[in-house]
Amino acid sequence: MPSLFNSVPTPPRRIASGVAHVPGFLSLEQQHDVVEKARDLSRGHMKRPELKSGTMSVYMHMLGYRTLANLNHYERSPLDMPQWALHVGRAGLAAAAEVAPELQPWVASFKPEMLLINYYPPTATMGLHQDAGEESEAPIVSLSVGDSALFRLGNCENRNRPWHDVQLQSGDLLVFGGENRRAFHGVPKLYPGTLPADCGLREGRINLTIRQVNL
Ligand SMILES: O=C(O)CCC(=O)C(=O)O
Ligand SMILES: [Fe+2]
Repeated sequence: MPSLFNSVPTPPRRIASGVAHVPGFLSLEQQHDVVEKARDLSRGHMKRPELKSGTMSVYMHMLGYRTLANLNHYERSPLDMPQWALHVGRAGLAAAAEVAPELQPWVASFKPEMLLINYYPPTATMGLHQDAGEESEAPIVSLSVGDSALFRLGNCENRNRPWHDVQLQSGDLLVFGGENRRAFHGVPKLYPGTLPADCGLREGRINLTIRQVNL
C-alpha cells in the first residue's frame, strides 16, 4: 500500500521495558532477500503445528532447534541454523538496545541457535502465548516481511489487559527481552493486501524469530 505516509520514516521506539520496535530495519532489497532465503530453507518443510486446541493457522519451520508435539520443548534439529540468521539476530539485538537500554547487557553475549520461520496466510492468526521453551533468558529477535500485522504484547502473568498493540509492517524488527521476555504475546490479525510490491511475497506474512535456546 505505497502512499505518501508510508514514506515517512517512523523512528525506533521502546514499547515497554526490554521491548523495542525498529520500523524499516530491513530495506526492501533485504526483505526480498530474506523471503528468498526463507523460501529455499522451508520448501517442503512448512507445517501447521497440531496443538491440543486444534491445528494452528500459521505454517512453521525450525532450524537449529525444533519442537515436536509440545511447542515449548526443544530438541536439536538435524538442520543447522544458517549463518546469516546469526548475523541478522545480533545486528537486530544491537539496534533494539539503542532504544531499550535494558537489552544492552545481552548484546555481547547473544548466541542465536535457532531460526523459526512462520508463514501467515492472509487470514492466519497466532493466539496469545509465552515463548517458554528456551532455557535462556536472552531476548527474542523477530523480523516481519509481507502484510502488516497487529502484534499484541501483554504481561508475564496472564493474557489479560492492558496490552501494547503494535502494527508490524514489512521490514520491521521487534525485540522483547528483559522483564518482558516471558510476556504473553500474539498476532490477532493481519492487514491483507498491505505488503509492498517488491518484498518477494504475493500475499501473507513471513515472521522470523531468532532465538538463543541454551544458557
Ligand atoms: O509473528 C509474530 O510476530 C510473532 C511470532 C511468535 O510469537 C512466535 O513464533 O512465537
Ligand atoms: Fe512467540
